[in-house]
Amino acid sequence: MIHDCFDELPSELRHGVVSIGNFDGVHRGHRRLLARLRTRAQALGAPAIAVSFEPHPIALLRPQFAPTPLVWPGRKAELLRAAGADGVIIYQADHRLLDLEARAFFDDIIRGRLQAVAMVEGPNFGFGKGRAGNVDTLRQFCREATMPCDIVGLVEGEGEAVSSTRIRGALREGEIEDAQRMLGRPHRIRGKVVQGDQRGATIGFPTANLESIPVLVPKDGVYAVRVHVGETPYAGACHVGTNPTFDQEKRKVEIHLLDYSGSLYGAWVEVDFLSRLRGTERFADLAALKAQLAQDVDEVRRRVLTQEQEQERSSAARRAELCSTISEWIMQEVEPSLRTTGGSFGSATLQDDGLLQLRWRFDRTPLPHERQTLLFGLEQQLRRVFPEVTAVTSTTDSMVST
Ligand SMILES: Cc1cc2nc3c(=O)[nH]c(=O)nc-3n(C[C@H](O)[C@H](O)[C@H](O)COP(=O)(O)O)c2cc1C
Ligand SMILES: Nc1ncnc2c1ncn2[C@@H]1O[C@H](COP(=O)(O)OP(=O)(O)OP(=O)(O)O)[C@@H](O)[C@H]1O
Repeated sequence: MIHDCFDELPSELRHGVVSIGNFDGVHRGHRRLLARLRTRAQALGAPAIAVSFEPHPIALLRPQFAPTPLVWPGRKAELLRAAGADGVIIYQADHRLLDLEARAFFDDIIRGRLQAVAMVEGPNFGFGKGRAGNVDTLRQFCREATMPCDIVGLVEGEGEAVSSTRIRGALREGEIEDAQRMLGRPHRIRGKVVQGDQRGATIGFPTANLESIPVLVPKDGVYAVRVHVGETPYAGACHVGTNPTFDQEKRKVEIHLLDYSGSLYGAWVEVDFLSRLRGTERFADLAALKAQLAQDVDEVRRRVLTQEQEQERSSAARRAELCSTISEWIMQEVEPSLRTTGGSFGSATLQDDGLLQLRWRFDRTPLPHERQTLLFGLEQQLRRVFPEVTAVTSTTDSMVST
């Protein structure tokens, strides 16, 4: 459920485990937080609620520094839900909210409106006027209110915390792959196809010109992209920038879709930036431009193919990440009671079809009902908490000395 204010919150969005943040981009750091939000919510039998702001509070406080967002609000909500939130509140920030001191923010919003039962944040969380409240303040307020407060570890990339600010910086520099590593997926823009100068078709490379783009467009240059037209993806060569060859100063975003024929005027398309080919150049004549465009298209074909192979590899990495979250959950939720019966958790592996294989160690032969609990009780719980898990197998290794 998505809700856009704190007034009259429906009951599904109250009494939840809450995470608050801008969540711009819903990057890998945010997703670790949301995974914890979900496990904590599940343990407490409460909904997992993500609260975000639109526009970014800086847009109200210091508009000249307002960052261009990485995602549009609808996509942010979609990504937050896919990462584990049952409910998403996208609050239209106003001065009244931003003027609340940390104490008042906690009392009025977190306890008052949201009626939160627990909080989950990252170590660099800030709240209240001027971000005066930090995780220590939050921990203290939660302790006083006897509610759990989980602070997850920072997700880092190249030795530095992944953050929305860093991702914006990478995109502005054209470092598409760096942005993709931090996001855990390609950067996506959306825009409406409008009429260009109609020159593209005459040189054999028709282009869809995009306008009304609500998110950050990477640095000027040429990129291999994937264009989503409705449900169908197409490989594309995207040019961002002016047309110096034709002495045109207007900065445009135009895409030549490979293997596509037909009109796109008026359609909204979504575009994933996969990799950067080169900067914009001034060509001596039309023939030189056409020759370069043909090379660009060949290069796009090659790179899109490579990207698809890499995607296969990165889905293996995502599975490994999920597997470590599951292991953490088992250690927290199952291991303590298992220890009293002489058992302990061994390892977990997750296959691409969602089959989770668990290994347990027992210092004696487990009793039938203990096996039963491990196999069935836990399987049901795991499938509820981690919907990616479709089935569970358990192997018990008995360390019995004979
Ligand atoms: C993949 C690609 C790369 C491009 N690279 C350049 C470039 O380096 N320099 C340039 O002046 N124009 C470049 N263009 C822009 C073309 O000049 C432009 O597509 C053409 O002028 C058609 O414009 P129109 O869509 O407004 O009709 C590129 C276009 C595409 C699709
Ligand atoms: N790399 C990270 N690892 C874990 N948690 C993170 C990470 N980055 C942010 N968080 C947490 O996610 C929540 C929302 O963070 P928010 O989106 O405001 O920060 P951010 O991504 O660092 O953005 P910005 O660069 O704009 O500060 C906070 O609790 C924050 O501590």
